[in-house]
Amino acid sequence: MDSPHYILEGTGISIGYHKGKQVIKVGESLSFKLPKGKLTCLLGPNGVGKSTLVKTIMGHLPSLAGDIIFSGIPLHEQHPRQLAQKISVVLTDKITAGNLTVQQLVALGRTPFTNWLGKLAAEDKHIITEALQATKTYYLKDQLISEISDGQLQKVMIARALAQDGQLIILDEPTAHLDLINRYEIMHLLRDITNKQGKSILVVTHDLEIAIETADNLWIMQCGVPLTTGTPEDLVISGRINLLTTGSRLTFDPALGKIRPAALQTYGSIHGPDHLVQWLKLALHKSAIKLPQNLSIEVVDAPPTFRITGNGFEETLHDIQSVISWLKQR
Ligand SMILES: Nc1ncnc2c1ncn2[C@@H]1O[C@H](COP(=O)(O)OP(=O)(O)OP(=O)(O)O)[C@@H](O)[C@H]1O
Repeated sequence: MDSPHYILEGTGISIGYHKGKQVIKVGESLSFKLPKGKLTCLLGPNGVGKSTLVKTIMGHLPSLAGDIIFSGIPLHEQHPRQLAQKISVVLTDKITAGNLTVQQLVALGRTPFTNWLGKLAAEDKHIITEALQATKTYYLKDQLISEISDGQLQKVMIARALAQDGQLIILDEPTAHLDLINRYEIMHLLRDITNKQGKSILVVTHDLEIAIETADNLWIMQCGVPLTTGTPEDLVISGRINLLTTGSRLTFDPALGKIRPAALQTYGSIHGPDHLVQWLKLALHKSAIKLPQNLSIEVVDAPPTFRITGNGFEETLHDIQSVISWLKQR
């Protein structure tokens, strides 16, 4: 039966590949529910199986065990053409359609709906224009794909997915080759699409900080254990977000909303406004300076002032560079 809350559900799913008679299992006992009309980000270390899970969810790979239910019906019972109408996919593979214009590429999103001649009806043309407008790529419509930037291409690929008008849009690392500003833009665009058009979106990404800022839900995938899921805020508050930094020298700082070196926690004798203290700790850590136990630093703001005190001495400095130099010379 179709769930009112979830577009996709899986219980006890095993994923992997068949290579001749050999079965290569990548993950097992995976259970998940993808909420309708929400933006969900799938995160996890390299090679853990995110793309494999996504290919399985798209119906491109059969699951090794367990049924994935899409819109109330097991995936394997749905015809590929039916699935192509309901699930839009944006992959990062370089496309070989450089001689198409932006508008022609977006029009390919309508392929599952057009007749065998591929003729676009007025309704199709309207949907294509809307998709170009929603992704702010309408001004590029007559430009060749080979003549636009990677960031623009990614937006055009999202426009194509929108033109396909599926209920679910899946993107595998859509921001992988983009600069910071474009990575933010793409994720905020996806946020907008869920808000304004009610689409359900699943994005594979390594951008934890942007995912926390934009997603409704996170799925955290780790080797050999079930998926950890929840809102970014609950995962941060409960500390479960640190599952992503297990085994590394990093930790997630909930106050800053950022990944930081775990070693910063050893600078317990620095006090003052959080933002200044954090930057000072980071600078000390990078210069490999450990604070002697008899020394403490009091930081005050406006203007930044660093008061270093120890056994009977006091030094007042006004920038982090001076603090570093002073500590190095001691
Ligand atoms: N076609 C394939 N046949 C056999 N094994 C594969 C195939 N594709 C991927 N794998 C293996 O499956 C495992 C998971 O790969 P996958 O690409 O799903 O990881 P990922 O989490 O998406 O990684 P990344 O973050 O690096 O993109 C890896 O060990 C990989 O070598």
